[in-house]
Amino acid sequence: MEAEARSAKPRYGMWSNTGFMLSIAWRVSRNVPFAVTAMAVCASGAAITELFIAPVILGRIESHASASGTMLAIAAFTAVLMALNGAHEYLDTCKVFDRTEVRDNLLWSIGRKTAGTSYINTLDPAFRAAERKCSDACNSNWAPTERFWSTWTEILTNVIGFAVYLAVLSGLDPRLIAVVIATAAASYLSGRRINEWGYRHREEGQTALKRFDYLNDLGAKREYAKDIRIFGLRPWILELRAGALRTLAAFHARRERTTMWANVIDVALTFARNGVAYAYLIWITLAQELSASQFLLYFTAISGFGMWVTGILDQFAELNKESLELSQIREFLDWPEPFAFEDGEPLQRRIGHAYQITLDHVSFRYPGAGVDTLTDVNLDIHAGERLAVVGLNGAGKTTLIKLVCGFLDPTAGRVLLDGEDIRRYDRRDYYELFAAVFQDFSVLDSTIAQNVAQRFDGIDRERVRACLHEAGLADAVDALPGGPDAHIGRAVYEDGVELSGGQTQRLMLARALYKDAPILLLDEPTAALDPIAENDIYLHYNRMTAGRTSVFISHRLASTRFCDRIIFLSDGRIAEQGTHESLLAAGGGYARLFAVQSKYYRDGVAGDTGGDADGTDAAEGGTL
Ligand SMILES: Nc1ncnc2c1ncn2[C@@H]1O[C@H](COP(=O)(O)OP(=O)(O)OP(=O)(O)O)[C@@H](O)[C@H]1O
Repeated sequence: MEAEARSAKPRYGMWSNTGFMLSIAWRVSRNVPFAVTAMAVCASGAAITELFIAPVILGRIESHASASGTMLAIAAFTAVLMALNGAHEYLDTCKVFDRTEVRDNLLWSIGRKTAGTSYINTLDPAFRAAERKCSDACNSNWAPTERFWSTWTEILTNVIGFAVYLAVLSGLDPRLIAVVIATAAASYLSGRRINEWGYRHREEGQTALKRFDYLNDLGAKREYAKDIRIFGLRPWILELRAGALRTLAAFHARRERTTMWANVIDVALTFARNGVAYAYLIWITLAQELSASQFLLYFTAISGFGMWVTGILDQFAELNKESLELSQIREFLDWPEPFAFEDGEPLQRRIGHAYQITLDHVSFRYPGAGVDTLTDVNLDIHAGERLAVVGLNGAGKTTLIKLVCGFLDPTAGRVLLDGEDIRRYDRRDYYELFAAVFQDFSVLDSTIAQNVAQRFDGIDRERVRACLHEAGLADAVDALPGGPDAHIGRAVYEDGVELSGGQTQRLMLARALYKDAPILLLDEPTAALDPIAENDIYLHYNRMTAGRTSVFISHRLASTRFCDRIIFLSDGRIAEQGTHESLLAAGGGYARLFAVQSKYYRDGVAGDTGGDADGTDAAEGGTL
């Protein structure tokens, strides 16, 4: 709804957006407005020169002027035309990069907004849709944010041409000029209906195209290759693709039908305009005995005059469309930030300080959801405590972690850092207190060392090595050509290494350790690890978390035993809390889940591998 409201009523108008673009150009590339004006002068100058060539030459022939003078006039006209067209071409090809810089600047602003916005915005479908539209409006040299300058060139060209032609025609009956303007305006209006149709059905056309492109690309996507083959998805995808193509073709056919009628109207109006104009010209030529050169000048000027009028109207309509896109970009850049950033209180990280975090009557509901994910949660995460969070799928564990680290703000209640509401602080300063391993990874295509240190320069290589070692990845990295300087990922580097799921998870753990933050958040950090690697992490867990506050989510209940406290989430509430032993003794939900997990180990595997009879070996237990 919000997205619709945004596109329906632009907040910024055409003139405001022109000012906005000029201000960016002024900062980034001052040549742009000058090139726009110069190109308009060249283009209109060339058209005006062409208007005069034939009548002037004909006039000289009529008046029996000297042949050499006529040749000189032709040479002069040719030189002027060459100079104007040459200058126009030069500006058009050599100054295009200046315009691209302005567009890049916008793209950069959009990227900065997206990467830095309050995390909750990234969950908002309206925000994501707006971001996509903004990126589309900047994605090529033909995108509206770059075409905008060409449109202004066209407008200025047409305005100059209009003024000069009007001056030429001023000696004729003003009613003729009125007829030319009126028919040109009528042509424009019928053309505008087409544009409006296109604009109104833009989403429909884009959706049909997107669906077709998606299905068209599907077969080539590597991540689908296995499923397509094993499940025999080919006929299904081809059928869907054929359906999408039919929808797209039907949309194009409708558009073409609408366009055809506008073209018919345009031809009829042009025919009427030219008929009236030429009849009038022939009449005054006969009545007032106009010379052939004057007749030719008026004749050419009348045909061209209508073009300038439609040119001005068309280009303003074009500018209006581009302005809508620019308004969307500006509205996106203005998108409200629920979190405080630079406007918040700075938060200095205190070296050696163990922070306490409190959830005070915290409830949280995702935007658009019908029920709360967390309800009235009260929790003190004590300074230096190792807290484990367990619960069934969807119990709200990850949501709890996101509230703790300030990705989400409670819909009711408060999150406190050492007793102070975190909403008062610059949220980016607050993030500095955390290192985390989340369930979804973000590995950049760069070197292993850079991924661990999350920087390009100034990497502490000794620390990278120590963290890789702690995360159990040092041996695998040493075996790679280049070691920590080996590239990972194939999107950028053809020789990039592809890490396995477990190795990537260890890399993420090494990254979290490198940050050396006072609070460590681990959301199922061992889900992709083999049992030996997992056990290794557990053995090192005390060392990893020494001097830090940590929150550890795991589905493997036995793995939480080495935490100081376990909270068991159920239906968005803390149902039970205590140590592993006290929770087992209490015989509640945690104990029941633990019994289910350890059953298979007691009945089989654990017995075979020598696990404890009570099923409390660190490596035991399946996942919930
Ligand atoms: N972005 C979102 N928008 C709407 N609902 C969400 C969103 N993210 C999570 N939820 C819902 O919130 C509930 C809790 O999700 P959460 O990821 O916190 O659970 P979890 O305990 O970590 O689950 P799991 O063990 O599967 O990782 C789920 O019902 C989920 O559908």
